[in-house]
Amino acid sequence: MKIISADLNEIDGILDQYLKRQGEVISSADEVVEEILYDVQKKGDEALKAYTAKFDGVQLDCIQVLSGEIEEAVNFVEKEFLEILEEAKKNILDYHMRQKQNSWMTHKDDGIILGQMVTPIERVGIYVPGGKAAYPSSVLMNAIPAQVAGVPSIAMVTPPGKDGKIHPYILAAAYVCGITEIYKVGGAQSIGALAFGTQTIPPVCKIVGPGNMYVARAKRKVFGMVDIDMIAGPSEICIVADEDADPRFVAADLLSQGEHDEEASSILITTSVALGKKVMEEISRQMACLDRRDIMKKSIEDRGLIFIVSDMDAAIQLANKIAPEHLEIMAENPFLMLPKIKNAGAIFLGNYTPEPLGDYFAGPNHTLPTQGTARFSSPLGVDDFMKKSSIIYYHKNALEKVQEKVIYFAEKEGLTAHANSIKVRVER
Ligand SMILES: NC(=O)c1ccc[n+]([C@@H]2O[C@H](COP(=O)([O-])OP(=O)(O)OC[C@H]3O[C@@H](n4cnc5c(N)ncnc54)[C@H](O)[C@@H]3O)[C@@H](O)[C@H]2O)c1
Ligand SMILES: N[C@H](CO)Cc1c[nH]c[nH+]1
Ligand SMILES: [Zn+2]
Repeated sequence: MKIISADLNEIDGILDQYLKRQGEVISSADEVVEEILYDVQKKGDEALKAYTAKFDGVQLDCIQVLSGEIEEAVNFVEKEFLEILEEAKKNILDYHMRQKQNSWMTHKDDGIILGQMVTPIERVGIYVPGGKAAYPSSVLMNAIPAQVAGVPSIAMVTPPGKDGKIHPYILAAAYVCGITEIYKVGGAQSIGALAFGTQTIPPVCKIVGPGNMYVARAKRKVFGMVDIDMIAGPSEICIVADEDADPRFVAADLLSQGEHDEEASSILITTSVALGKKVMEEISRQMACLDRRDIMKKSIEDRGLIFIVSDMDAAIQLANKIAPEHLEIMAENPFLMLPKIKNAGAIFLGNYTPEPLGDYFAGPNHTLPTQGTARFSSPLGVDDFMKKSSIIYYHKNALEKVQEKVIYFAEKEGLTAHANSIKVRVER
């Protein structure tokens, strides 16, 4: 982890260098992913089984999860966990219900009705990561907004373990959400299967959900044939903290995202050199007691940064340049800073709102834009599962009133057939 005294005029160079490194890692997966997608499109299930054997170390007979397997998982998991899943589901449902947009129609003038019809996407695929860790929380975060939108057909994919089974906590989360169409396949091969369809897996219209660089690259490549939500890559956290922030809290939260992936990034922006130093000590102390030390160590070493800035305004300006997936504000009055924040996937305010609260329980979605894409994209939400159609109705009298202007407009574009479609209706 490096401490950098940041002059905002010189910071672009440092950030560019830092972001370029992420870009290089991602593009190295391209060739592999292209080959996988090509094979899946050509060979279907046979390719899925071959890649699952290669990458997940298991030879599958049946790709689809059977209902008995879901039952077995639900009986296996602790009753308390099922209850917590239910409570988290309720919070996520409450939050996402507020996002739902309705169809509308309006009588504009005499004989004119305009509107917008909102329709759920017919079939979506949900990717649930399962390589280095199992993510039952990602089942809730992907499935619930789709269900609020009213998507009638949802297929879930996730890589199997070496025993050929899906992690029971993932199946339990699927059970709590009522997801029953589940396939034991992950990585780029699962994205190919959802996009092209195979003998077992019917194709979908849209693929959502986070995953590693192979998943992210594959989603980018099938985009256009199907829609995708976003490229949600390795996790990121950026903490803006003043000199009064508790270094234990700051270190703990930086580590919380560092444990996801070697490629995860953890950044502190502070006005206090003393805090920066204490956070570094705390990171070493806390990491020694945590499980996924190897992953955290690498991500913190390679992508851990502490920026020292002149004041809190400069801190926010820098955070806006980074456009992090998660932004925590540990400062005296975080709400006063909120209007200055322009780019962040999710914003956590105050000392008692740690990022993991949002990962599991608070209600907002944890699938968020990464790698600076919060400059132009939003968290996964109900809108991602809906599309809109415009509605237009003109009575004959209303058409007659505007016919000359529309005919004139069409003729200016040189499109006489367009003009004609109006003329034939108003000519007597
Ligand atoms: N942004 C979010 O909302 C969010 C949420 C949860 C997890 N995440 C991120 O998702 C990612 C999960 O990654 P993961 O690896 O644990 O699980 P994953 O399920 O995304 O990927 C595992 C799969 O990757 C494929 N794979 C592994 N090595 C490969 C190789 N050398 N070549 C080709 N394919 C290969 C295999 O098919 C394997 O099944 C992490 O980066 C984590 O930070 C993000
Ligand atoms: N922090 C991740 C998104 O970057 C989501 C997650 C799931 N489980 C734990 N965390
Ligand atoms: Zn997390």
